[in-house]
Amino acid sequence: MSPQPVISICNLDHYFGQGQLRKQVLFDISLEINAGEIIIMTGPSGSGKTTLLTLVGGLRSAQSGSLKVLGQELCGANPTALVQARRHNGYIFQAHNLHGSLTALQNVKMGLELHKNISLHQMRQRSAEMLEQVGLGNRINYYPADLSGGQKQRVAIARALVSHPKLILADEPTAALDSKSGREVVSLMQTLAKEQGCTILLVTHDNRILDIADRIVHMEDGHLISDTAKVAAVT
Ligand SMILES: Nc1ncnc2c1ncn2[C@@H]1O[C@H](COP(=O)(O)OP(=O)(O)OP(=O)(O)O)[C@@H](O)[C@H]1O
Repeated sequence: MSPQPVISICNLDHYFGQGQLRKQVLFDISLEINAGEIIIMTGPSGSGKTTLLTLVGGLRSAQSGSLKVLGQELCGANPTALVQARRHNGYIFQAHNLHGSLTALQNVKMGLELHKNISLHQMRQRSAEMLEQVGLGNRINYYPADLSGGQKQRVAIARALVSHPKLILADEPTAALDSKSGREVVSLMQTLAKEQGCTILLVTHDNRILDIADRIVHMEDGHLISDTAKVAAVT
């Protein structure tokens, strides 16, 4: 049986602006991503990577073509359906977006707060375990200001993964990090996602992390121009 795609995009176009200012930024995008795959999206600035990522994440509404995420059509979906769709995803951004007034543990716990069937005690326990898994078991009560850039990004990863989402969307997760921390952060994402069977769609300009991908999708001027599977290294 062939695997069910987690993301299925067919002939997707996207426009910004209205009337004379209307500008097409995505052109006829078609792409299928299967469960458990790590896909890296590359391309020059302005080529449409973030726009595509935000459409897949239900952060803006898709206008034309078809975009199915976890079997749900997001093209033409109403705002309530988009809010619902966002709950299935974990998000990791360049600026980790942690709340400065909350500890690492409280930040991670926020990743569970939409999941009403979990008790407060379980939330605390799962968040602490997740921080342990990202190597911050001894920092759970630290505030973001007292953590390094790499540690903050690891808290953001813990927050994204604590609810075991089927899909992780990451936009330039290493951009604010030095090369060693960047590498550690993506290796950690890779290990945890493989453990959880989660799919990752990651946008990056960072060529040093391309090897964690199962496939690399390249965008230029709003077009998807190549989709390359990683060739297994010959030993
Ligand atoms: N909210 C918006 N309103 C109008 N135009 C936008 C908006 N967001 C993006 N664009 C335009 O859409 C095009 C694609 O932008 P996008 O941010 O998706 O590119 P990108 O490949 O992610 O770039 P970068 O690597 O610099 O982040 C660009 O021409 C950009 O100017």
